[in-house]
Amino acid sequence: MDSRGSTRVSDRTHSRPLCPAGLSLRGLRNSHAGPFDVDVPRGRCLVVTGMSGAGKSVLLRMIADLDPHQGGVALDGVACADMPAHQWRRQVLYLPAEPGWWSDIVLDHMPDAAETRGLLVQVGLREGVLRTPVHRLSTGERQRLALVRALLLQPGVLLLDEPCSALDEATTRKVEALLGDRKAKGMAIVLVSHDQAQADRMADLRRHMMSGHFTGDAA
Ligand SMILES: Nc1ncnc2c1ncn2[C@@H]1O[C@H](COP(=O)(O)OP(=O)(O)OP(=O)(O)O)[C@@H](O)[C@H]1O
Repeated sequence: MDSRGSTRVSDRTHSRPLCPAGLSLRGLRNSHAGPFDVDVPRGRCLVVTGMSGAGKSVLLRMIADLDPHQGGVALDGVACADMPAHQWRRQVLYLPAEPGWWSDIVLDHMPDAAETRGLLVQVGLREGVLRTPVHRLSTGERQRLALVRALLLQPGVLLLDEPCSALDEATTRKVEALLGDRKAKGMAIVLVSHDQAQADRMADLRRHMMSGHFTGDAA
């Protein structure tokens, strides 16, 4: 154990080698969920499905080091436990189903206005949303802006909790195309989705979750 309560992924009790380029989970668990063992190489998308309350968000929050956990999680062979927390959370970025906003001005959240405008077009948003107070935006507009905000940080891994739940079919496809583009550039994605058609389109790897475990994994 280290000071953050995490066992390093190089723990000898886990014999499977780490995914050298990408996200690796080894015995990741807490009192609500796990243990989870899976590799998500860079350029690949793991889709996690499961009923409400199955533990999907808990899994994402453990990966992002936002919930207490045991076991190992690593990016490109470097353990979460060996990286400052803020650095890990920027590299392994969690986008919750209901993202928070710390200012009512959208542009305050966007580090690069020029790049933001390019991404807006790709997710079907008008530039005007940048001048609209956050509280006046629709749920789907906020959802896409939060994704843009996350992508501007260029994380190595993006953890997405139902990122298209408020979007129509055509807009969902735009978001998926953008995520596909980022995958092609080497991002690893873990996508929680209740949409089976989306899971079919997006998944390079799939896991179904039930009662805090991947089905098929030992409890
Ligand atoms: N810190 C905690 N303390 C107690 N219970 C918790 C905690 N975190 C999560 N839970 C419980 O664990 C269960 C799984 O929650 P989680 O949010 O991961 O579900 P989910 O699969 O994402 O569901 P949904 O699809 O509805 O978003 C829920 O019953 C939740 O109340």
